[in-house]
Amino acid sequence: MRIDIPEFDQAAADAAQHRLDRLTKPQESLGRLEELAVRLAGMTGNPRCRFERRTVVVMAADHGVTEEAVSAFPQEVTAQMVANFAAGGAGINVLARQARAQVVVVDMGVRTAPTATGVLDRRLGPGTRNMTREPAMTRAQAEAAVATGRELAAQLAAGGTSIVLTGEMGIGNTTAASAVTAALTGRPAAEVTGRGTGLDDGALAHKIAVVERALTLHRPDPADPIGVLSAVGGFEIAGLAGLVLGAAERRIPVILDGFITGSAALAACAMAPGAREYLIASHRSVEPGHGVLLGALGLEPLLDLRLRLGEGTGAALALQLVDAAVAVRDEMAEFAEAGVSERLDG
Ligand SMILES: Cc1cc2ncn([C@H]3O[C@H](COP(=O)(O)O)[C@@H](O)[C@H]3O)c2cc1C
Ligand SMILES: O=C(O)c1cccnc1
Repeated sequence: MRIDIPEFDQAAADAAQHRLDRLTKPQESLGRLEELAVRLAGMTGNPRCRFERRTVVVMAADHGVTEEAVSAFPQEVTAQMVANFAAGGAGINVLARQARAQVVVVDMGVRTAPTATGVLDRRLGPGTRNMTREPAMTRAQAEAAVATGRELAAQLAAGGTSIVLTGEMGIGNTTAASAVTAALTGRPAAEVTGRGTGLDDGALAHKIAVVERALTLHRPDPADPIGVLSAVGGFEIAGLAGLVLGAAERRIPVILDGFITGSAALAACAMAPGAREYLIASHRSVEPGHGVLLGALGLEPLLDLRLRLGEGTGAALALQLVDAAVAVRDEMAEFAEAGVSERLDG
């Protein structure tokens, strides 16, 4: 698999910084909002980049590891929430509307195929296998999921999407994300496994043991991200890894959501390290593995709202900060045009 990620455009980033420095404010006084405007310029290669068409991709799939009692909710919630997304009633629908983003729901392998209209069918199977007994998926399925995500990025780009937001739905997927994160960062399961939908202390200890068992069985090689995804990943996680790669290949910024989409980005960057330049970390999830993987990726989250929902909700909130960064860059007056005196020692 050949993946060519274009280099960050430093000249465009410098041009954006130069403009920000002429605006009526002390230099860098808008802090990380300015850094965001500068990074977006370097990603897109355009110091005046704009994001008219924004798409939240919510990939959904089921997980065989739910047999091990790792979630506070039953597996059928995945399919039920897909119907809720299609009807417009989920948290991501509300927050995407607020941020003027469209929601694209993709069935990557929900156990029972969704019947709602508008759900894209990219099914790789009726959910993954139980990773504590066998690989979650075949290598061919992992490769197909990544290819599906890359193709979807190409289709979205052709349709005019200029910024991509990642979202997911899949009961049990924090277990898969923990296993992927442990495998790729080398951190112990206990450090990267959390309560997901709300496990109590006893259930959390059991979930950590489940992740440890899967890692002991497969011994996934961190140098082989497709191998990691096939052993302990999920169809939506592998698909999102591909989506990240496909967007980065086209200089399209990607706003990551929480822990699960973060684990997908970690896998994507293990395949193509240059993809990291195109990532925006929206928030830091309550899941302990999220901070670990953001650290490994060298990304600092914009928000810390104690979110632990997923679906792309944190990404949709951060899109409003992207809009703020772009508006400041474009709409603030410069010192000269506003007749404001400049710094004394300048
Ligand atoms: C009603 C409901 C809506 C959700 N939306 C996202 N998730 C989140 O919770 C799941 C992961 O947690 P775990 O690994 O503990 O199952 C994923 O589906 C994630 O998207 C939800 C979970 C529930 C119950
Ligand atoms: O960090 C997340 O995205 C998350 C955490 C818990 C449950 N679902 C998603």
